[in-house]
Amino acid sequence: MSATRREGLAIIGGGKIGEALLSGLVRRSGSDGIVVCERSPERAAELTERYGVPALGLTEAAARSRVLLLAVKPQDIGTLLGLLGGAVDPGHLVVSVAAGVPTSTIEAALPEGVPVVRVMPNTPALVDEGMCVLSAGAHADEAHLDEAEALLAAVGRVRRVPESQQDAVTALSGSGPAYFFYLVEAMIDAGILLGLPRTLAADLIVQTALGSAVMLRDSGEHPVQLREAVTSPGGTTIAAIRELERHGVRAALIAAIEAAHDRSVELGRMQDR
Ligand SMILES: NC(=O)C1=CN([C@@H]2O[C@H](COP(=O)(O)OP(=O)(O)OC[C@H]3O[C@@H](n4cnc5c(N)ncnc54)[C@H](O)[C@@H]3O)[C@@H](O)[C@H]2O)C=CC1
Ligand SMILES: O=C(O)[C@@H]1CCC=N1
Repeated sequence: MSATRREGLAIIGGGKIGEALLSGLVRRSGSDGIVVCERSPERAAELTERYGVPALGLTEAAARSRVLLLAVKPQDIGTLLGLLGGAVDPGHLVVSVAAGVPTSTIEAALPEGVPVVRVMPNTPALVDEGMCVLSAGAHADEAHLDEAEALLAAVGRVRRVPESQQDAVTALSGSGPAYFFYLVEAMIDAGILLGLPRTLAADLIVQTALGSAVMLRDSGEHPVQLREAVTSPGGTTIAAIRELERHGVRAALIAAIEAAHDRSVELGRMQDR
C-alpha cells in the first residue's frame, strides 16, 4: 500500500482520557483538523457539541487524518485494530495510549511499516498540566516522536523513555492522579472528623496540595528536605508522621504502585491471546 500524506488528528475513543486530550488540544489550537471516532453515538454527539469537532466513522477519519490516536480500553484495542487495519498505511502515525499494550501488538495488527508511538498520558491534561511519556515502536523514528511530542506538549510536559519502562510509567504518572485524589479525599475526611465544614476542609487541603506540588517542582529540594522543614521538634507533624509509619502507609503506596505495574503487564499479555 502506498504511503499517503494527510493532515490532522483523529481521536479514536472519546472517553475520559480521549476527552482530556481533546479538550486541551482544542483549547490550545482550536478544533480545526481534529475529528473524533466514538462507538457510542450519544457520547460522540456530546463531544461534538462541547468541542466543535466532527464525529466520523473509522474509515473516513483514517482517510483524512495523519495521526490516529487510539484511546480505547486495552480490552477493546484488538477489536478496534481489526476494524481499522485496512484503512491504515505507513503515511499514518498511530499513537496509542492503551495501558500495557506493546507497540509490537499494534504493529502486528496493522499493515507492514506503519509507525506506532506508545504514550502514557494522564488526566491533568484537562488543565494543561498533563504528563505524557512517549516510546517509539519498531517503525517510528525521531521525526515521528517529534511529531507526537509536538502534539502532546500542548497539554503538559512530555518525556521519552524506552518502551520497557512504560508499565512502570503507567503505574506512576498514568494512574498517579488517582492516588493523589484518594489521599486528598482521606485528608478531607480527617478535617470532617475534627469538626470542620466540608467546604473549608476541601479548600485547605486542595490549596495545601497545590502549594506542595509547586514547591516539589520549583524548589530544587528533595521531598525529605521539604518534609523536614515542616516537622518541628516535639511538634504536630512528627506526631502525624509516626502514625503514617505505624500504619505502613509508605509500604502500602509502594505495594499499590507495584500492583498497578503488574496489572499493566497483564493487560498487555491479554492482547496476545
Ligand atoms: N483514564 C485515564 O486516566 C487514562 C487512560 N489511559 C488509557 O486510555 C484508554 C481509554 O481509557 P479511558 O478513557 O479511561 O476509558 P473510557 O472507557 O472512558 O473510554 C473509552 C472510549 O472508547 C470508546 N470505544 C471503544 N471501542 C471503540 C471503537 N471501536 N471505536 C470508537 N470508540 C470506541 C468507548 O465507547 C469509550 O467512550 C485505555 O486504554 C487506558 O488504558 C491512559 C492513561 C490515563
Ligand atoms: O486505570 C487504568 O487502567 C488507566 C491507565 C492509567 C490510568 N488509567
